[in-house]
Amino acid sequence: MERKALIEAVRTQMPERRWQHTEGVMQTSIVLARRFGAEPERAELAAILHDVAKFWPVERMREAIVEENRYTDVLAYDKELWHAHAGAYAAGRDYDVRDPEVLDAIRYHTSGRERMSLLERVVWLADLIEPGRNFPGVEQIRTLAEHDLRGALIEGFDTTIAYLLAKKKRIYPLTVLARNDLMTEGG
Ligand SMILES: Nc1ncnc2c1ncn2[C@@H]1O[C@H](COP(=O)(O)OP(=O)(O)O)[C@@H](O)[C@H]1O
Repeated sequence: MERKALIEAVRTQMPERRWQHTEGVMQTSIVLARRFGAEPERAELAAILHDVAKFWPVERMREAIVEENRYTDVLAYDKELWHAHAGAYAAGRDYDVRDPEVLDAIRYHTSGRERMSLLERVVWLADLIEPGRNFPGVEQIRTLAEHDLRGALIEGFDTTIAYLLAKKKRIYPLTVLARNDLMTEGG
């Protein structure tokens, strides 16, 4: 699908406020991709589609995850995590995205995972620090993201995990694995 048509198609899937978030993720993904050597076009494509399933009814998300039958473990965890998998499924099926790295950047944009690709890192971080985000600690992550991708990701995962702990939420283990993997990566 051509870029402009894709943007219009995705925009109609969500309220204006969430679309503004998506625009922020698009913008930040391009900046981070250029800064750290990823391909800006692929980062932007993943960003456009990352929340495409965010407003699907829960049952539709569940059906997509069951039909895909690859990551059904996520169904035992918070529903907030489901839209990322359902979104990757929709991107492939409804929006003709064939690039597996773009699909994985959509799929892991909420949880992260071990051995994240550069594109996955860029989109995960962009989702966290786009200009519309405002949570304690975001400025520190933005500052790190100016020069240190890995450091910004570790700080970002720490903040996410601390938030989940403070809220007494269950933690999808892939996020912990993502964080630990980044810590060992630097030696
Ligand atoms: N490992 C996890 N286990 C449970 N919830 C998580 C995990 N990682 C992230 N979340 C939660 O999922 C929610 C949605 O994540 P977010 O990436 O902000 O979504 P969006 O794609 O809408 O920007 C957040 O409240 C976040 O804290």
